[in-house]
Amino acid sequence: MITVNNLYKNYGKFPALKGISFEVNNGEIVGFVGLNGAGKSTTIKISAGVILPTKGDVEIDGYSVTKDKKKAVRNVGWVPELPIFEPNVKALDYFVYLSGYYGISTSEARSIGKKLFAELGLSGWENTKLDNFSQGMKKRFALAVSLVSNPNNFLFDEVLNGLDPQGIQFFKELALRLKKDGRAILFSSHILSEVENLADKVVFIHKGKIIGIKKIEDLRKLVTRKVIKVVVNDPNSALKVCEKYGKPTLINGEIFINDFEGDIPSLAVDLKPYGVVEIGYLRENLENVFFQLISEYEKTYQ
Ligand SMILES: Nc1ncnc2c1ncn2[C@@H]1O[C@H](COP(=O)(O)OP(=O)(O)OP(=O)(O)O)[C@@H](O)[C@H]1O
Repeated sequence: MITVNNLYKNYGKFPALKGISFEVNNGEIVGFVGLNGAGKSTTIKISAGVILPTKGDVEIDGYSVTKDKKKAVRNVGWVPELPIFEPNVKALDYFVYLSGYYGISTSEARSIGKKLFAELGLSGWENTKLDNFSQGMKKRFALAVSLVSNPNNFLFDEVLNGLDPQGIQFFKELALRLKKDGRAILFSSHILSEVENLADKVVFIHKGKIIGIKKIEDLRKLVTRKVIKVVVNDPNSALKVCEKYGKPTLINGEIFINDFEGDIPSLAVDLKPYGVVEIGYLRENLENVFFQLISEYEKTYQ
């Protein structure tokens, strides 16, 4: 379990994190979503014990990353946003070297490494220098490294970036397998459709603050909510007709009917006198929810 507790991080005078808290429970996949510079990587690096917070803490299975770092990070697998490895070392040799940090013997590490390389589609690349790996292959290698100590907790920072569709599929299957095993998984991603598919919970971060934590069931309720968008030449007069079909609101000359009941062809007939331009379902997606949360935050804090 990963517990982020009132975390602050200043880079010089710049406050990158302003007191954030959330949890990743065992058996839970949590999507971490925010714009560029929101503070995702900073949170993940602190949780991996790579940088220190200014204030607050992260606990990994109850161990503090600041006070009990050795025990805390032993149980966490981390894939950095931009993995940096020794470029001139052969991939499997480097894997064995990194495994040494976890007290794994050379022979055991070679055998685990070969198995993980095969699972991650890197078979045949064991003796290639990491410098000659593509970005996606480096991500696959980083994933293999994160799995070496078989940890209970995972921090995946933009792991889908640079992966091809096969790599993305592998990652999804891996994350679901780890979840089934009761591990805690935090993954940041800009690919919101993948977050929607994979996460049990989504934590939204903006300008170093958490602006929303939503369970995927609640997000799904939002995304499947029946909203009809109506564009007509005379929207003010058309509003009355729309009231028969649900709860209409007029926004920028367009009518949005919430809780729509009835059928679109009948609505189209009723609206004919007002000059119909467009009628259709509006599918809310995670992106809309995200931008809604950001606009609420900006209205409150500007
Ligand atoms: N080492 C550093 N020194 C100074 N400022 C930093 C440093 N690392 C990050 N920042 C700043 O802190 C803020 C948060 O950065 P962070 O990398 O955590 O964001 P992010 O949400 O991961 O963004 P992205 O999606 O672009 O990777 C940004 O404004 C960034 O410029």
